[in-house]
Amino acid sequence: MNRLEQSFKLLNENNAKAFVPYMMAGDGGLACLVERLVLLEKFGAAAIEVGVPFSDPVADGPTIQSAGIRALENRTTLKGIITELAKAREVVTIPIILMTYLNPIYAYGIDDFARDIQIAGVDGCIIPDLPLEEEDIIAPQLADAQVELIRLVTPATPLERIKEIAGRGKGFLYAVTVKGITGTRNLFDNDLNEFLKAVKMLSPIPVLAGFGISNEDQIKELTKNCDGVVVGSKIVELFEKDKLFEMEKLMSVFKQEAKIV
Ligand SMILES: O=P(O)(O)OC[C@@H](O)[C@@H](O)c1c[nH]c2ccccc12
Repeated sequence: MNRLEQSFKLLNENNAKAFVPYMMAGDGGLACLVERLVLLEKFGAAAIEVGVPFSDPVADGPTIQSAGIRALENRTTLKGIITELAKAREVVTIPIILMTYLNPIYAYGIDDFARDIQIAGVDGCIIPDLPLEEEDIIAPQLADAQVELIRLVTPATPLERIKEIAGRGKGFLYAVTVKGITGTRNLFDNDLNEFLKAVKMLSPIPVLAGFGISNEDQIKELTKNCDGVVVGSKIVELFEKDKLFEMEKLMSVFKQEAKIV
């Protein structure tokens, strides 16, 4: 069993939900990446999604776009990130998921990428611009490297396709909550709960909701119908403003529930 499967098994046994923060590698300098990962684990992350900065982040809203620009200005490279993640593996025990668009992988070399992230102890990979029909260019290499390809579905994905996508993965299924880009939102569509219920029913693997989530109320509401959340833009913003106390509080949303019981 790999690290991702183990983590979800443990959460399940404890009837707990997953809080998965996203952070942009190289924002604040690559030198603080390991330190930030350690902090996120300490704050209760079930896993961490690490973003690779890219010049054309088509799925990202302003907060993550800006973080990506800052990281690129800091001369962050995919190679540099993988080197830091290998160091992180010595001190971080939770799963690490790398989120990158396909182009940086392609430039790096697909075989080299799969091998190097395996050696660095990366557990999963999110490639948002890789459609199901094209995944054969990298899925076999990732499978050989025992890195889970984390696939996404959105409210625009037909049910049949959700079933097909969910059936392929082993780590978790990423249910995108909006028809749009990343970034905090105050309101979600009324039929979001129905969408999450449907995804949950169709998916043999855990389902995490992500996009637009930034506060406790949203997290509690959404996790009634799924196994956890991914929070990106809010975490990126709190790191940038150095509001670590607020971050710890947000990330303890599930712990507080445990205390009441
Ligand atoms: O920032 P948000 O709205 O909280 O959304 C999560 C998100 O940041 C993270 O999972 C992510 C960042 N960039 C992405 C691109 C595609 C899919 C997912 C992502």
